[in-house]
Amino acid sequence: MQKLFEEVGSLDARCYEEFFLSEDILMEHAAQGMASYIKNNFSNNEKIIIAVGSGNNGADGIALARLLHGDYNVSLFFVKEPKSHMALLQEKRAQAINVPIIPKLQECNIFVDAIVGTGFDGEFNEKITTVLEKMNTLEAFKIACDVPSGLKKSGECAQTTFHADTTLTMGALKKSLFLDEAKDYIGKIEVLDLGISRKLYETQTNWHLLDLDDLQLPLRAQQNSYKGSFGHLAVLCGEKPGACVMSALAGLRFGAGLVTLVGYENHQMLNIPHSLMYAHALPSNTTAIACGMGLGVEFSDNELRNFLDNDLALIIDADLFSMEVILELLERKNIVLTPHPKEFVSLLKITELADISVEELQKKRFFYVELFCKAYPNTTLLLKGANVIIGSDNDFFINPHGSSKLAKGGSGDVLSGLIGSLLAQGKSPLDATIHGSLAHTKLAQNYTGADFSLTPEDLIQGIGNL
Ligand SMILES: NC(=O)C1=CN([C@@H]2O[C@H](COP(=O)(O)OP(=O)(O)OC[C@H]3O[C@@H](n4cnc5c(N)ncnc54)[C@H](O)[C@@H]3O)[C@@H](O)[C@H]2O)[C@@H](O)CC1
Ligand SMILES: [K+]
Repeated sequence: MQKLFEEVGSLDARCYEEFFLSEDILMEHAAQGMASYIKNNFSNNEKIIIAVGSGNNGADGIALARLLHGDYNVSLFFVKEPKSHMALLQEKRAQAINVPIIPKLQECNIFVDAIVGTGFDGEFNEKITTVLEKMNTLEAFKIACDVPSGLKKSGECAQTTFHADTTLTMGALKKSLFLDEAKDYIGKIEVLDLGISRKLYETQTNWHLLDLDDLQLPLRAQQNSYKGSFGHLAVLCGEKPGACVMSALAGLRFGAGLVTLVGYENHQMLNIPHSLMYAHALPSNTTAIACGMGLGVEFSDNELRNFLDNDLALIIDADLFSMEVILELLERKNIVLTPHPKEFVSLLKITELADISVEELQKKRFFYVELFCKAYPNTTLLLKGANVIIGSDNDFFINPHGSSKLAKGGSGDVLSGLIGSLLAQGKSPLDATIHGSLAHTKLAQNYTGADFSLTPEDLIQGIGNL
């Protein structure tokens, strides 16, 4: 798990004031970190071009050129003339050792984007946009200095944004790198130290980035056990039973001792897999309920109230987000909500927290997750997306390990089953959500077929090899 920060300006300021480090020292380490990355990964006959802008991001780039010059064939390309105090100083140092400057872009093996970093806002003018478009077509290995140029503090991206293969980011991870919109631009991310260890540079934060290594599987340490030892998941089965069957099968595979579909249908008609049970009422030993997937209009609000009139752990998805009964369910403890953006917009509206479009939500995902969790601190929220956000009370986590492989009907039903299974096995709502989500993304990563071909059945099948 790694810490995430809204901004790092205050962390830099702490280095100056509390650790007596200067801006020059911090920048030298930033540049040195980038130089080490290049030296560790590329041989010294590679041709390197560093495109620089007028602020301190550009200054980082000029310092990098100075560090590589002599060992590598490196040139600077000034997209804007140096303006900040540090950029002017770095320019003087680079000039003193005759670092080559090129007047326009050329092909190269390694390209470093140091046009703008955390100081960027608004949009680029036409001239810079044209340069960026050309940069994006280069065949070189592309490195972004700190953040890809065009990525804003909010995580939104300029119309033309640099497409990095790797982003070498300074000091600590910024939240903005993990807004869904940024996912196609950042490439792989590495954090560079700025003159003190990252642990000392970082301060307290309530936002964290999940690593796949954080995944805890529901392994069975206790041998003296029976099926009831591992909980009983009840999946409410509505109009589209396929969704519930996938959820239930995922729950069974992920360790729940018993899984029952609960609904009004004659189960003979449903042709459900033999490993699942079917009942018209909640089994008395139910330990968790999954509800909402494929629900359709099968149950009235009142009928749902009957099923949910208990204090069992509950995971809610899909159709339930637009039903009135949701307002009562939000008062429960032990509840997990897993909406996709459209469903979350509907939830925000029903709860009268906000009336926004999906586009607005996507631009401010962090903000709206915080808003919801503040209003409903007893719930655990998982907002689906390219980068999943999980929030509970004042703790927030981003799972960036998902991929477009998961963009398929039924993926979400499997996720509900995984989380429901962990709830049934006694995990807390937050732990069940974190580990269910990590398992879900790891299943997609483990899948070796073509990225367009992953099905919910493949996910379920992969659970045994997690
Ligand atoms: N402050 C520090 O201690 C450190 C800063 N570092 C670097 O400094 C960067 C931040 O530097 P700055 O605050 O100078 O900001 P940037 O260099 O990221 O951006 C500011 C520059 O971008 C230009 N700019 C802003 N919006 C623009 C737009 N729409 N179109 C064209 N140009 C635009 C401004 O005119 C200004 O010259 C970080 O991203 C990082 O790379 C690192 O060296 C680490 C240490
Ligand atoms: K940059």
